[in-house]
Amino acid sequence: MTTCDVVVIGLGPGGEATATELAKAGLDVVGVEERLVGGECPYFGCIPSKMIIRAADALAEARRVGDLAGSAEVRPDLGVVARRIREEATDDWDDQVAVDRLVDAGVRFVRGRGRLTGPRTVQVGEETFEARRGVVLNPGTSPSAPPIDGLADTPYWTNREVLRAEAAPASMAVIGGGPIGAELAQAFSRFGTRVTVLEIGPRILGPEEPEAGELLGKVFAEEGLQVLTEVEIRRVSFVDGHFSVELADQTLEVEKVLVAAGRRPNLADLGLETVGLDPSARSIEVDESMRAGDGLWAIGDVVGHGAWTHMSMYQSAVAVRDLLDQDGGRADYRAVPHVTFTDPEVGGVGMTEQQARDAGLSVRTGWQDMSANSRGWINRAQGFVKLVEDADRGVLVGATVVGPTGGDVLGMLTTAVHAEVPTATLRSMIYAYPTMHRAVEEALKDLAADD
Ligand SMILES: Cc1cc2nc3c(=O)[nH]c(=O)nc-3n(C[C@H](O)[C@H](O)[C@H](O)COP(=O)(O)OP(=O)(O)OC[C@H]3O[C@@H](n4cnc5c(N)ncnc54)[C@H](O)[C@@H]3O)c2cc1C
Ligand SMILES: NC(=O)c1ccc[n+]([C@@H]2O[C@H](COP(=O)([O-])OP(=O)(O)OC[C@H]3O[C@@H](n4cnc5c(N)ncnc54)[C@H](O)[C@@H]3O)[C@@H](O)[C@H]2O)c1
Repeated sequence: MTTCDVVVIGLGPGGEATATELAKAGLDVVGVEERLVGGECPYFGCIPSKMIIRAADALAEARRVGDLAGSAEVRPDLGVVARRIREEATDDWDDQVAVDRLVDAGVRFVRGRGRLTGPRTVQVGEETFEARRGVVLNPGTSPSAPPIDGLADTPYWTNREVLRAEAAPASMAVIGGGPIGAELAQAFSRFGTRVTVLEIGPRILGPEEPEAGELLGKVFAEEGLQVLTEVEIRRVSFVDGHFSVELADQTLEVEKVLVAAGRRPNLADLGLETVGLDPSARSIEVDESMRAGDGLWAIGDVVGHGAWTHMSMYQSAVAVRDLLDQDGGRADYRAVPHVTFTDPEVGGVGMTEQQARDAGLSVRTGWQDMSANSRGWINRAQGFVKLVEDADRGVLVGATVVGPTGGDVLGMLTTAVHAEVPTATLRSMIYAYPTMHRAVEEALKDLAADD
């Protein structure tokens, strides 16, 4: 038995930050990771996907030259960005740099699968660690495939394979129109892949404001992607190097199938039952200090407050403060921002209109079309700003920005929701001309039109 102050199981973005910060604060920390230090985001998620999107946006921008500035010839080659991902971003999916950074910060690093064997004890292979203060869980999620007949027997792609692709396939069916499916569908289409998005729900990006998914579906169609909603996929098979995807009314023949239909929390083999928790649950319940029990904290995707890197990092900071007995606030989820990096970007914060109504608030909404904003018109932008106000308190409780820089325009609205800035104050501000964020000023005027 080896003793220490804290064991961190799973070194995704939040776990890596937790181990580093606690070690820097002088605690004896053991960090356990079975795959790659840094988790999904740097190797199979945010970073490589956004690099492909950046490259795909460059192609789309070059194709706009004909409309705006003359002519340009574009010959897409995914190999260029694939090389950049391999060499510059992931070091060929090798985490030695991240391990060194962790060790330099004072963390004892252990490669292997960590498993709770009781309160404050963790087993990794033959070694058992006893943590005086406790254990932090950050195991994250893995891609999961829906139970579609035949699918499991095919060599389908998930995010882990598609982000290592060296060339764009000629055709691809994308199962799932959530953030992963939508972002990669558009990016690969811009690289020349004939893409069909198969979404079981009524529209893509279902949890966003309905207008966002509807507009994105229209933009995808204009760009030549096929988006099929409310689909029933009956069977998937793979014969002679090609996939057949059987729907109720047609069969698609494609070179690749990308499954982006949701994630499975990595909770099954974590020994949760040894500390009184349910290993078959979808998430680990935590309090506002990220405590899941006595001497046990959980952070990241598995706590079910949104699967985003910034949430994992935010929750890490909350847990670290608690572990170090520092003041500084508890987790507050009123103003959680998120951005889907399609073109146009879809940024949202706080509640949607429906969520605000369901919460019993007295709701007013404000709207502005991006095409009616000067910068939006100049750029031929599609998109909108939608504001959701708690009219009784005169503050925003939610906002959505769809537009070329939707994720960045969202910043000021995140501040407004988080700090509960009165909408009257927001209306009294000066908004630089001509910027996309001036659409916020117009949406605020629309909000007040009911006064
Ligand atoms: C394609 C894609 C694109 C994305 N894009 C974005 C984006 O643009 N912005 C954004 O905010 N988020 C994005 N995300 C989500 C983001 O990657 C995750 O929210 C983020 O990685 C945080 O996850 P996490 O901290 O819970 O753990 P993870 O990153 O999932 O890491 C958990 C780690 O724990 C390890 N582990 C699990 N069990 C054990 C065990 N028992 N013992 C030892 N180690 C274990 C795993 O090997 C893994 O390395 C994207 C995700 C995907 C898949
Ligand atoms: N830009 C970002 O911040 C970003 C990007 C990618 C992923 N992520 C995170 O990763 C998480 C996982 O992403 P995801 O897109 O895999 O999952 P998701 O759960 O968000 O979306 C899955 C989609 O697949 C659909 N679906 C499920 N079963 C289906 C079936 N049988 N046939 C057709 N469609 C089906 C769902 O209706 C849903 O629209 C996201 O929720 C998000 O938090 C974030």
